[in-house]
Amino acid sequence: MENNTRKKEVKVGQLCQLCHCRKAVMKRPKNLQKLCKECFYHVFETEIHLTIIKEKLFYKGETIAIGASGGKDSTVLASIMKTLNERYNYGLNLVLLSVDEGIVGYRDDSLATVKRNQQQYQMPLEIVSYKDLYNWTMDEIVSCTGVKSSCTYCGVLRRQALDRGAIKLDIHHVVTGHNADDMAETVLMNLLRGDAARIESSVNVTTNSIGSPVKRSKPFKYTYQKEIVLYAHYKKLDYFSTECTYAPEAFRGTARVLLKNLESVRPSCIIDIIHSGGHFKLKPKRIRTNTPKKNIPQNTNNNNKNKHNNNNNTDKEIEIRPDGSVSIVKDGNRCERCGYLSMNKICKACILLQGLEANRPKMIIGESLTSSSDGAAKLSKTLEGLSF
Ligand SMILES: Nc1ncnc2c1ncn2[C@@H]1O[C@H](COP(=O)(O)OP(=O)(O)OP(=O)(O)O)[C@@H](O)[C@H]1O
Repeated sequence: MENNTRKKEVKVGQLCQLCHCRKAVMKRPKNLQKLCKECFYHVFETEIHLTIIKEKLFYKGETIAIGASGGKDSTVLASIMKTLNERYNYGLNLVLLSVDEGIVGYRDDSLATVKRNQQQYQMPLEIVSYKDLYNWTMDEIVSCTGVKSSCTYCGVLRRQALDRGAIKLDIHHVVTGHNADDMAETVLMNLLRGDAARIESSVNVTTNSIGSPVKRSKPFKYTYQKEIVLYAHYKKLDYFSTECTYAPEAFRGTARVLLKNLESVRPSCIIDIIHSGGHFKLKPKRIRTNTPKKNIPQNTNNNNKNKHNNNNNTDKEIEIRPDGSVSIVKDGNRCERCGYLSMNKICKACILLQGLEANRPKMIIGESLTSSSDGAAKLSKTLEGLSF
């Protein structure tokens, strides 16, 4: 009996440093605090709630689309949004929104996870596909362009696809599972590339493409990747863990490794990098423009959300880009090709698609050379000689 009691005793050093009564089962990645499961859930969920409140992300009655890829980040996001919405009575209507990029053996499997999540969280689900929107799947695009530029295409097309999906549902706010690590990586990438103009905006918790009625928020701005994985693991959430078939953007991969090394020496560096990014200010730049002097905006700070009414024409606005350049934006501008909202004559997605269309005939020749259509890898080998 005495022996049994002794076995169950927990040394003080092994106790949770928050509740001081339960056994610690983990060292919290963010600050190395020893915690029990219950206290970890509590701090993890509360920090996200505080971000939502401090940043005033939502209003009561708002409908929010959760960008759901089936991966760990967006699965935890869906679970947390449901938990916090109920616990703190946010009054939100939550909808899952998925983009099917058309990547055989990857996205089809992860979408199966999202469909299960739909049942588990009892949320409506909308799926929009590249094939329907653009008449291209990502597999076809990679066949045409090669793997190297796949992230560039996918990023532009997915961004617009999420917007279009939201608009289809009459939703004006999308939340994504981008986390603190993603943000710190982006700051590092921009810093290492000398892209100073993008540093500040890369840590914005809410962003808005110019001309788009849909805003995007990142409730996980301060949430560490490792903690998301731990939360998903302890809560036994149903998520899809395979990496995209097309390797992540090479330079982001380098920034990721660098960040992981820094994190192992100093865990707070992820938050510190985000903090530094948010306080990074460029020197005001002199604006070179042909616009008559009286229309040049006086405020030259680098906030890309800044818009100024042009005195001469009320349906036009001057927008100052983060790099200090100025463009005239017409209200409700639409892409001449697809009709989607765009600040340019042709939207970014259409510029990419036009290039692809020009290459389609070559691709069809390539397809006839291969006996199988199972994904891009095979086809891209056949087409290696065809540059675009
Ligand atoms: N196909 C998709 N459909 C809907 N939302 C997506 C899709 N892909 C990415 N997102 C959104 O963008 C966020 C960041 O995507 P990213 O490609 O960086 O994947 P990730 O960091 O592996 O996230 P996850 O673990 O959620 O897949 C995701 O958390 C999700 O909210």
